[in-house]
Amino acid sequence: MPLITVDEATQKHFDYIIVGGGTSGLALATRLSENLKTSVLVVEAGQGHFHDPKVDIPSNFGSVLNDPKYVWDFTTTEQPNLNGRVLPMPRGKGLGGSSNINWLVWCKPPTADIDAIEKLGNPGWIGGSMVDAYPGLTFNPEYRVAEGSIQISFPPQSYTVDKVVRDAILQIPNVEVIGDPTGGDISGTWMCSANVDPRNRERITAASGYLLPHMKRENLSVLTECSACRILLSDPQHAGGDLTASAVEFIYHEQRHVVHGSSVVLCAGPVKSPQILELSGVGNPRILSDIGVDVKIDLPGVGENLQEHTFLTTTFELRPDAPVECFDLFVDPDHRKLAEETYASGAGYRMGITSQTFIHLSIANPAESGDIILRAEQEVEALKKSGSPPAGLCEQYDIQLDNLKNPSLPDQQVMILYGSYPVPCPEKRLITLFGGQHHPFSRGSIHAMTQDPLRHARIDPNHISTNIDLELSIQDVKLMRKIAATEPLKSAILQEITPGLPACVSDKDLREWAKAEICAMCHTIGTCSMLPREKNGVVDPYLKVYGSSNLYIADLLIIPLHFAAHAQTVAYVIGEKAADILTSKGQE
Ligand SMILES: Cc1cc2nc3c(=O)[nH]c(=O)nc-3n(C[C@H](O)[C@H](O)[C@H](O)COP(=O)(O)OP(=O)(O)OC[C@H]3O[C@@H](n4cnc5c(N)ncnc54)[C@H](O)[C@@H]3O)c2cc1C
Repeated sequence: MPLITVDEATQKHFDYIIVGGGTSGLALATRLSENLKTSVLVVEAGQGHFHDPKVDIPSNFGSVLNDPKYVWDFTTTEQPNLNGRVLPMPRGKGLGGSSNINWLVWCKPPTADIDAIEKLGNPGWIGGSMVDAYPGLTFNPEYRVAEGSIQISFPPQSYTVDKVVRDAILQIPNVEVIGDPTGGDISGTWMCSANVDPRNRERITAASGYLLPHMKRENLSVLTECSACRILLSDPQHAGGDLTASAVEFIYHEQRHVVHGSSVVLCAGPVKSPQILELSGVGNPRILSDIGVDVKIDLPGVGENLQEHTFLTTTFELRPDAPVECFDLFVDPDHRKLAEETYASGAGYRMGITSQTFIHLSIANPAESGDIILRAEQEVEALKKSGSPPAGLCEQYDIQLDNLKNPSLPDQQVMILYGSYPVPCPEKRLITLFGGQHHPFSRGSIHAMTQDPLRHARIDPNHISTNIDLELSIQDVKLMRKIAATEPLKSAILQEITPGLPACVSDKDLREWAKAEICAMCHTIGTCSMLPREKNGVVDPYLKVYGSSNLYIADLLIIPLHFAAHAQTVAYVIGEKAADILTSKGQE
């Protein structure tokens, strides 16, 4: 049983201390501890959540989002370009992290997006093979069951309305059905695969997929309810070269403790990881000085380059005779009972999001795409001339502009939710279309505000701080409206509820509505980017923090440029790849 006490942990010395037992952290811990001579400690702030129906039953997704037992209650700063709104930023807390609370959508990013990571100075992060290199993360039509991996399956039933929406989408020229969205090509419309175990229809998380099958490994230790505060680094005055991480300080039941290790890997997610680095003296000297922390490693990229997927929703009321089984019915006790009985019988129950469409702007809106791309180029050119973009950002923008012109790389996503969002409305028959943006030009930041590790950092995603991001967002609304106005969906719809016709028609109306409605998808990346140091990088392609000899970062926040896919697959791949990197390093 890897769960150990604080007293046991503080008396030992570990080969690796992994801070954060979430999606990447548990994949990494499990892989590293395959070598029984390697001792691994995971330090996780939350609880275990083993065999918890709130996590395991897929259709419970969304139900714990306000429960601090499962979720960090992060919020953003007031967002000036979204009418000063403060947005919630939930993240999973406890073993499994965000894999416990996510919406179970499983897909693989397009190859071009992953290639862009390599182009930015990261040899070895090769696109096409990135996910395929890890068979435990690849969909297998025969549902091969491999110990210690994530099982992926398609939902047991699709919704009747799925076909209606899909048939409408397929009327758009050049949109095709994709049979296997895990194959690396997600440009088209597809039935959504999910991290649901086909044997028992339970959600597979980083905890149940990676950790639980290895609970007897004696070299794998896990501390829960221990919140890491900082990493203890050698003194720069005496180090002479790269600094050495020797220990992690954490809080358990209001007391501070220290655990020692030969290497430390940060996997505490995009919000907490930069905060822990700053409290350890790693970051921008100006920011560290503001909070009274001595500089150990001068790394201005810490907490910067934040990128996030944003989305807008449009809701439509269906005709009384239209086919729809909606989530809102879950508030009806009889429907809920029937759903639970169906689930308990082993027949499964609809797990959540079933249909997805990813398409390029030129397919969604051929009439306007050329002009929009031109305006994007002009905006980037003006930014370059202003001299204000931080080091390395223009290179990212150039890749983004190239990608915006690549019709095989999707920028827009439409996802269907059967019901009203975010508040249920069971008395009406509603469907909500989600329109998502995948390649934002806006960049934000996350920084510690005080030396108190338990006080949340200042989270400023700086959403929609470029005109092009607002423009692309309203293109999502136009696409969703186009789908709704196409047969056979058109005949099923009684009226548009949001944005609402005829009040919101012009681009000007849509921009104002978007500012009041845009939300974030919880796919934050970039806050400790894997980039060359002079381009605001924090880690090198071997995941090592610049200026350190044994401090690593291995979760989503190392990804320097956003990709068109939901994020969990990449988080798992980072954990797996980090294990490969650290293991081969050990063999050198
Ligand atoms: C509501 C929601 C819905 C989502 N839906 C989808 C989806 O449908 N499909 C998809 O692909 N992706 C989805 N995602 C995104 C995806 O789940 C995450 O991007 C991914 O799981 C993040 O993995 P991670 O390892 O970077 O972080 P996490 O899994 O969040 O792990 C970070 C871990 O670190 C721990 N931690 C934090 N601070 C400390 C500290 N100081 N000390 C110790 N431990 C600490 C946390 O408690 C957590 O366990 C969703 C995310 C959310 C939040």
